[in-house]
Amino acid sequence: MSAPWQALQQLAAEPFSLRQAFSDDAERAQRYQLAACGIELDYSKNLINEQRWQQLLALAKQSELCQLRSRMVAGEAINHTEQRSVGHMRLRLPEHALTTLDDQAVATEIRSCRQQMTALVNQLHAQSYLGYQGQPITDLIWVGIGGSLLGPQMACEALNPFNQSPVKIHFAGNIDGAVVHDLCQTLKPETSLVVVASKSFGTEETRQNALSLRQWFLDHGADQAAITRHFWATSSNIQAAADFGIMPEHILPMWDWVGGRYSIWSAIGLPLALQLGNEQFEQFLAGAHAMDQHFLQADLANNMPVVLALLGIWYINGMGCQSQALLPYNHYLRLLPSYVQQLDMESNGKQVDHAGQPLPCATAPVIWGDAGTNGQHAYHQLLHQSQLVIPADFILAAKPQHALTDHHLRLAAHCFAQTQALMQGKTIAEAKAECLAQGMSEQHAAMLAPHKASPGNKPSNTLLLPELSPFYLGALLALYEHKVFCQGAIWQLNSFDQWGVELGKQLSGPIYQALNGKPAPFDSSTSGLLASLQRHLTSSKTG
Ligand SMILES: O=P(O)(O)OC[C@H]1O[C@](O)(CO)[C@@H](O)[C@@H]1O
Repeated sequence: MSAPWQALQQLAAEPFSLRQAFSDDAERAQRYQLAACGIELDYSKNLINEQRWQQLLALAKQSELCQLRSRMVAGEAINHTEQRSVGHMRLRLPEHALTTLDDQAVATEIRSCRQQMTALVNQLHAQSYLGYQGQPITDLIWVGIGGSLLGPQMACEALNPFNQSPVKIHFAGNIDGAVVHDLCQTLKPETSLVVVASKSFGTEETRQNALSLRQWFLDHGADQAAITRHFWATSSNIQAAADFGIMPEHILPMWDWVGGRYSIWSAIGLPLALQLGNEQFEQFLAGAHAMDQHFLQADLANNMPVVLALLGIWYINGMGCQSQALLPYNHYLRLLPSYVQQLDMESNGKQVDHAGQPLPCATAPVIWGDAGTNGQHAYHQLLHQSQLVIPADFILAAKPQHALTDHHLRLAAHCFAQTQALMQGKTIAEAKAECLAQGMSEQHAAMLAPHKASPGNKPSNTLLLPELSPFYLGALLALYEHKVFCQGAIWQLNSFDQWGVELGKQLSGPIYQALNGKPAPFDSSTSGLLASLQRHLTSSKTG
């Protein structure tokens, strides 16, 4: 392991008490806080002091982060294993900045895609898009998976209070037939529009769901012209979408310079644009653009994505932490952990560096979490008292999107109390004194105190958004995107490919064939599982 990583581990081995650090330094919170695009980050409850922090900053300065960022902006093929540039930031450029893009052909394509999206949203809002039986479209079925689904699904949930759409939006991702089955039970083909979202247009789950939905139309008497009217696509594989039967005017573009997990800013954001209306969707893009500007311009020490990235590196590489909790104290943000899971784990869960050499250290954390306060009554017990150190990001929107003020104040109190409890913990002496104050006997208090004590010294960040609006959601998502970029740059890996997901896809082919009567030699576990499955399927047919 090289010197900077060893230095981190040596520093991390030195004793450090967060409780002590706060009592020694009345200015600690001010020292470790930052604001960008209206979002405030309090990172004072992390296991850092000036020495640790300066070491982390030195790591960022010595790394290729700044060069890689410039190469990304310049449109170089930094995703070198796929020979692709990484251009998702272009998708949120405002019109006046699009005119200054070096590549004006790209600017024209982005503009034209926005115009197509705007026109479709307007038609659907005006209820002037009529189905094959002359009725307005009431439901949109978005078919896609991974980066072609998680973003719009999460963002539609997050911004539900801004919903202006007369059209209800449904998502079909999983190949589990239950998804399409349930949709077909409740919707009507004559008032449903299907958008097949797949950058490659080759993803099995998406094709299968799209084929079943097409069959549903046919089963309800729709002819080819009707299907053409009701099916749209968003893809970079125009030919495959056309071969599926989608007419060119109904294919919104995607580009190979936008990775799936970075694509919500493209036509993959159509469900969100439909839900919000075009103006509010522009605000969503504007928030992300504002965070881009911060990321590109702020110096490293005051750069929020860099700060989050370095803290993550401290825990993964300095302290050997394997997971990271993402805890939005906001019901509408409950799908954010799943979204960031793909963003972070598919980007940086890698084994080799740019040159194909084994990485010297662990990379991406296991991201998990759910909306607070639910987690407090489930897994927070482990956060507080287990020996594991799990850094957590707490996210709170200052203003609620509802009028139940007392609920909101209680929610905020719990959010802050959790970070405080994790930080300061409770000593055995404090726990015992509490028990005695409640009237327990000395013996009972002494027995109970170790169970009630909490070690504290558990790290967290708190991100405070003014409100959960389209602008701040855009900024928040861009913040996490750039954090992932910075970590990948420091680890010197390619954050923009995902070869690891291919093997499982390859192996499913022969297994599927075997289930269809073409047996092949497998390992004994797979053969056994296949035999059991066949037995169940046969008995349910006969039984
Ligand atoms: O948009 P597509 O090409 O259907 O891909 C869907 C998802 O599948 C993946 O390739 C992984 O399987 C993701 O990276 C991507 O977001």
